Amino acid sequence: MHPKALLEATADLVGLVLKFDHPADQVVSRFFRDHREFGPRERATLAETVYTVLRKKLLFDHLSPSGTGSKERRMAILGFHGPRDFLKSALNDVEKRWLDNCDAVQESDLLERHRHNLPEWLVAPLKAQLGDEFWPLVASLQQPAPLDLRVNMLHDKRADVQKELAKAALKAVPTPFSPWGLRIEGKPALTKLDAFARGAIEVQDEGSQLLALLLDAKRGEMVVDFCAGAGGKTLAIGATMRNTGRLYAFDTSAHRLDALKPRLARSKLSNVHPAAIAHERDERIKRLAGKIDRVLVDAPCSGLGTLRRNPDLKWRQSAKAVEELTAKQTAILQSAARLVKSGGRLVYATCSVLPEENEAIAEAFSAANPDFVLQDAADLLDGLKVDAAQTLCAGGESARRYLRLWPHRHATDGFFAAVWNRK
Ligand SMILES: C[S@@+](CC[C@H](N)C(=O)[O-])C[C@H]1O[C@@H](n2cnc3c(N)ncnc32)[C@H](O)[C@@H]1O
Repeated sequence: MHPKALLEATADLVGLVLKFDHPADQVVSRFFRDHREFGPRERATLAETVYTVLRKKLLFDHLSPSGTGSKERRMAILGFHGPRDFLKSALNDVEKRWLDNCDAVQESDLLERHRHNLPEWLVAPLKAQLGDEFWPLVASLQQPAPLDLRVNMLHDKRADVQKELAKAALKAVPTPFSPWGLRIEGKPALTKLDAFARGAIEVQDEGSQLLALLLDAKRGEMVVDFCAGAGGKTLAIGATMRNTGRLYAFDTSAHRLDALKPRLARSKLSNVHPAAIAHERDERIKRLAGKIDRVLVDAPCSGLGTLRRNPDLKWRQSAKAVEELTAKQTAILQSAARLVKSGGRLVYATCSVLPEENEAIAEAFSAANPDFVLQDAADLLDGLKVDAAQTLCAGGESARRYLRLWPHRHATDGFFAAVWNRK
């Protein structure tokens, strides 16, 4: 495709995404569905440019007013993913000079907000938690996330799948913490692989795998994945149960549970029972009260731990929206806890990095429910033979209390988990 046409299309897509009406990944997928003319390389340019614009929006907002042409074109030029020569062949002389001036701007000349590219309401809680590590986090959020796979240990071994992928010219290395994970270089198409078709692999961030591992569901147990969504964790839990017992996958979104069905079919799990619930106090939940061995609450959250994958979230979320979510998280955790039988386990998890969605919810729950005893997540992970478990955890007197994953420390998304046993 001619560079000029590609840049114009990229500017159109940037304009659509920056309306923030819908999640960026949905806008990009829809654009590709509506424009079948783009090949894989052009699609990569379009998508990566959009994501760079979202990652560096404050910097580009600062640089773009000195340029010419529409705002979305200027943003697309600044974030353009591809060789400079190719880009320049799409620009007029004024634009070329402007781009050279922008390229010459030194990092040290920029205000802090143009370097971190985060909304102020998010900067304060991150700095309070991380201190000097705030800037390494910022650097990690400017990079795309690695592609992690979870091997379905029900029928396959990680080392065998690793060899199988190598035969398909895919370099995969075992993830450092999850016993089920493989990390892949690049973003290859996986759906054509036999390993994918027969359910031996699923795309899942290593951190997400660790949440399912923490539940430690066993053969023959009754287990509930309370906010199962499209079932990423459900599938991992079903495999740890060796396809025995009963695993309920609840969610208020029937649409999301529908996305679980083909994945379930590939996985060959028959112990999973998806069910849409009206709300967290649904009749179905009442009937199961006190009967369940293990309950995972992977709560709806701000998703701010996934900014490497979803950089639009920092512009689509707000302090007010987070506050509303915390009320929901508290209510869901309290209702889900009723399911846990005496001696059973409860895990509360989010993919947020904000203490108000994490430690604050867990501590309020502990205070209100003395029959639930907090466990040190690091001890549980040690018991599950996870390497360097202590480095994955924080909080409590021992600093081992909660699972607390960060992109810059662990190369995973930002995740939190608290674990209780019911007396
Ligand atoms: C973080 S997502 C779950 C992701 C999923 N566990 C996975 O691993 O792919 C949170 C889910 O909670 C669901 N949800 C929201 N409110 C709920 C409620 N009151 N009860 C149960 N699920 C709820 C949402 O529909 C969403 O699918």
